[in-house]
Amino acid sequence: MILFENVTKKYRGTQKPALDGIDLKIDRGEFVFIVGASGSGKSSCLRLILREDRPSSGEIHVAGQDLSKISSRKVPYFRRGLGNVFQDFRLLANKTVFDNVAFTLQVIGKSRGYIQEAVPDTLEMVGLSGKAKRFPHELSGGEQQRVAIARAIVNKPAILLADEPTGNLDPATSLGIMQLLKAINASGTTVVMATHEATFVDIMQQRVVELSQGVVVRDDVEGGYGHTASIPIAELTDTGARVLRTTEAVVRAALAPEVERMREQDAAAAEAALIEPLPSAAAEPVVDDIDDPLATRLEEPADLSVPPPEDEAVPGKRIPSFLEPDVESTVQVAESGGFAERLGLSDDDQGNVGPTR
Ligand SMILES: Nc1ncnc2c1ncn2[C@@H]1O[C@H](COP(=O)(O)OP(=O)(O)OP(=O)(O)O)[C@@H](O)[C@H]1O
Repeated sequence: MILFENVTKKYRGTQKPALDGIDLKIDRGEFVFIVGASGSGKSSCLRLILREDRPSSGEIHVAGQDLSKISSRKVPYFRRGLGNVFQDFRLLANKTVFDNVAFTLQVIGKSRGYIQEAVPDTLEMVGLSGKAKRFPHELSGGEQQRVAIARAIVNKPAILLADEPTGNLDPATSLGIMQLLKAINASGTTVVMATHEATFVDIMQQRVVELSQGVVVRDDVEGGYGHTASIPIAELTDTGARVLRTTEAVVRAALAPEVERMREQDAAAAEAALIEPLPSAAAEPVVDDIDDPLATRLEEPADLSVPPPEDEAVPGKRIPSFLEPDVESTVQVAESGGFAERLGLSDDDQGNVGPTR
């Protein structure tokens, strides 16, 4: 689905390459974290996938296409197969939630009927059904990011790229966004996320690719954040450490209930039925303060270790069927630069806003 072959990116006027001989293969249906210190090359990597930039050398293939062979004119069409989420949301300030999401579909010429069905379904999926008529400044940061995610997935992208999507959000809100990304991935969408959020990366137990000075220094199938973890545990007070452990337990139960279940089964086997089992952490209601319909959907997650077969829905999921990845777009419209093109669309007269809170 994404293939980097000996990719080097050297920016004009710089001594050291931002990316130096990167080999990377990401398969369809994977959830991959790209981690690393500031300046290690994470964003450069995502920009190359999105064809916002070209490598200095090496080859990049995305969704079956050799990016060096896509002409600039065709780039917006290529980007329609990719959803893109940013740290600063980039919503259109003068459009409602509904219109922000519909915008993606309008630009590529989807019918009114399709838009009227697809937008509410997508808003429901991201937990914003009741907020379709609001404007971005009337939403919390987490809600704004949900709108941005809805906009990124309404066009059924095969790949969702997220560059620090939780960078402007508090931990509880970030947790809801991570649950959402996990659910989107469970529907078959390949998710590639650049992040500094050590706690979430450790807990999610997905593939982790770590960059250091433009080189891949680690590629773990079920990794954690590694030595770049940002929480200075040694410096915490006893109370701080207790709070961190409690928070981690809650986050673990929410994001990786299957891991919790395995832990419980192991503990139960060890106890050999001599001791009453403790109540399951995964069975407890978690993060009550997040208005997130996905929290219940994720109680019985799909087996995320097995990518879904091509063109086949994951059984049991409650994600609208139109979200099934489908790179092909038969819609042909005139392209122009600007905001929409940055989103993989086209438009040239729209302003955008970052976080409004
Ligand atoms: N347009 C540019 N021109 C020159 N140098 C650049 C440009 N963009 C990035 N760089 C340099 O390339 C290197 C990698 O940058 P990149 O933004 O990819 O890192 P990052 O891991 O995403 O960092 P952060 O976590 O701080 O966002 C850095 O040294 C950066 O200064």
